[in-house]
Amino acid sequence: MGQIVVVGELLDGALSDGTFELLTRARDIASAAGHTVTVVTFGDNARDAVREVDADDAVIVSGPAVADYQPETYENAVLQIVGEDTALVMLGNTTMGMDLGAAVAARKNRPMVAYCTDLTMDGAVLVATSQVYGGKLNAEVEVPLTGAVVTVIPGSWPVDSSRAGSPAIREEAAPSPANLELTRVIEAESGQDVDITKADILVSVGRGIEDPDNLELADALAEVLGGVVSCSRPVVDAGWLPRSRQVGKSGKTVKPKVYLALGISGAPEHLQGMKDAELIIAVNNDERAPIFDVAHYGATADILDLMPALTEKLEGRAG
Ligand SMILES: Cc1cc2nc3c(=O)[nH]c(=O)nc-3n(C[C@H](O)[C@H](O)[C@H](O)COP(=O)(O)OP(=O)(O)OC[C@H]3O[C@@H](n4cnc5c(N)ncnc54)[C@H](O)[C@@H]3O)c2cc1C
Repeated sequence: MGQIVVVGELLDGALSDGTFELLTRARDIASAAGHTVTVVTFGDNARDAVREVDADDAVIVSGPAVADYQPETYENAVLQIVGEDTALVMLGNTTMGMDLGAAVAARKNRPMVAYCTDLTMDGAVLVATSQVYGGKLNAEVEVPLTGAVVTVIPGSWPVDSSRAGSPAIREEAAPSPANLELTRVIEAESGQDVDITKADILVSVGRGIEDPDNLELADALAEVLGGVVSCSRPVVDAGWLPRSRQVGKSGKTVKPKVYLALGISGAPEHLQGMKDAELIIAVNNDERAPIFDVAHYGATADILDLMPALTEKLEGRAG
């Protein structure tokens, strides 16, 4: 019997949804392959977060050295836990997970599969579906259960909050800080903003919004629809909306009931984050925009005209 190690991430003191996704799939693989599940988390306040997760063991790496993510310190901590009996190491395909996963795989001389969107057991073989070429192709690869590392894109599976357990918790002191001097800490984005992954209706705006002042048109439409405003990356890069609203490869993966893509061209990096929405409605003034290839309904129109007209119409209906 071996162990599957899940590296958990905390967000405002709670495990991230992505960690719960990993734990659910880790348990499925562990049951099929006869392994146990160990979750590893960092920070002094992690005990409450792991108390009832569906894992056999929970290791909390504590101490000031792990208060903020530091590649070498975290890497050494995970390497203390990953042993010869480790069948699989699972991390989120997040900023931290991609960095840490690659380092652990290299140090242990084990294979790594990144950008996974699925992991299934085919008999005794674990098969990973991994996005390549920016999400244009899916590759299916067999993952040896002899210590391979996988990183999974958050949002790939539903979060099953019904699963609970009572893991044996042990604390480990963080290994001595790496011989590096911390010169700058980038503060984690506040979790106070709305969570776009939980919204049923997303009014998503792209560069076609043209000016930050026009965002109020999207806000008004979202309000009357009972939805939330999200966006493509250029809108975030311009500083018009926070990164927490970004959909796509370097943003969030969303699967709302309705995704309204307004003035978004449909670049592969954007599609990666929203192509599995239940209903995609695209509006663009360019009839050849690639977003129309994935949209269930589309209209060629100027969004700056359409948004206020639609809001007015819907307000009239609501009244
Ligand atoms: C490593 C990497 C990661 C990336 N990650 C992401 C990511 O997570 N999310 C993401 O979105 N992008 C991401 N990108 C960027 C991506 O490649 C595209 O550049 C981006 O998605 C384009 O955003 P857009 O569609 O808003 O802008 P554009 O491609 O400029 O499209 C704007 C669209 O608006 C239309 N338009 C303009 N004015 C109007 C109007 N008045 N009415 C109607 N339509 C109008 C235009 O016809 C056009 O189709 C990433 C890129 C890289 C290299």
